[in-house]
Amino acid sequence: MTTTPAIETAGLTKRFGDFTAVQDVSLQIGPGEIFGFLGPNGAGKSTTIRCLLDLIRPSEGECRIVGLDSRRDAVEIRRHLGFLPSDLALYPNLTGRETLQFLANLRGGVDWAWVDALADRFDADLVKKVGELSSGNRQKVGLIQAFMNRPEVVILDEPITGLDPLVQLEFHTLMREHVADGNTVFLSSHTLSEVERVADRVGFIRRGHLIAVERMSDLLDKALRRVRLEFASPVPASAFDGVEGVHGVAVEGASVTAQYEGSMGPLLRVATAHDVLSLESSSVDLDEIFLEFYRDELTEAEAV
Ligand SMILES: Nc1ncnc2c1ncn2[C@@H]1O[C@H](COP(=O)(O)OP(=O)(O)OP(=O)(O)O)[C@@H](O)[C@H]1O
Repeated sequence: MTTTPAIETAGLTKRFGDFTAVQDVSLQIGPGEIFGFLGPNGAGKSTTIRCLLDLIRPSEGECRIVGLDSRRDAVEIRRHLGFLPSDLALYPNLTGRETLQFLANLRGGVDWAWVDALADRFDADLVKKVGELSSGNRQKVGLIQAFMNRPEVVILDEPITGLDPLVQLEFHTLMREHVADGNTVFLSSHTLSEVERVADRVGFIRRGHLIAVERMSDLLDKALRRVRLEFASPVPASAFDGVEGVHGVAVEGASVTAQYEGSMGPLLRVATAHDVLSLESSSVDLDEIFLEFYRDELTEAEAV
């Protein structure tokens, strides 16, 4: 049995005049997934999202949401979709509650007890006029409207901007709960570290090309980790020569720092042949992986 993808693009290409913003992007995202869509400024993230939502028309290729065609079934798709744009524009003179009521009237089927529960969780102020809210508090109203009709597919363009860490945590919990019910979240972002705790898979887009799609767990396995070992007496760097997965060994007195990938086992076997006093292993540096994907681009940008 095959499952209909929640979000699908096939050969999606979008040109603006002579400029190709998105080139032949094919993606399949299943129900129950949180998908991180990553890329630097101008990579084509918003253009892809705008095609998915039928806000602009693809030059070539197709987009589907829950099996429905983004162009042909645009009206029907709205019933299945929640969306938070990167440049959220709300009526400044409406309060948060009036804004949500206005949007709920357009969509129908909104459960107000659920909206109040969301507002409570995000500690959102729905009484003040939206124009008087801080940007983070305005963003909370945007998040509530994206989830308020419990849509099967939620598309969020840079949603984390401006949210404080506590709200981010609550937002992550909400996304997890949402996909646990079989729904899907598409999360666009500039950095991997922003989505590392929630995404099941991530796609990397660069200059309009989808350059990689990876499971988050595989990326974590591939990531370099740093380790610092304190020995009772100095151990030469050469002791770690040729140890599987170990790089960048540096010795300072009786301390050794190194980077490793994959299992820590080979490194530990060599270390424990000596008298180890302590060991610290730092968390995975995900931004380093992100930079790996885009390093050429950054180098070229620096050269200009
Ligand atoms: N209407 C348009 N006309 C011409 N070029 C456009 C138009 N919309 C987007 N572009 C160009 O397409 C490219 C991709 O833009 P897009 O907004 O999709 O990038 P992004 O990955 O969302 O970037 P950011 O993270 O900065 O929001 C950019 O070079 C942008 O200038």
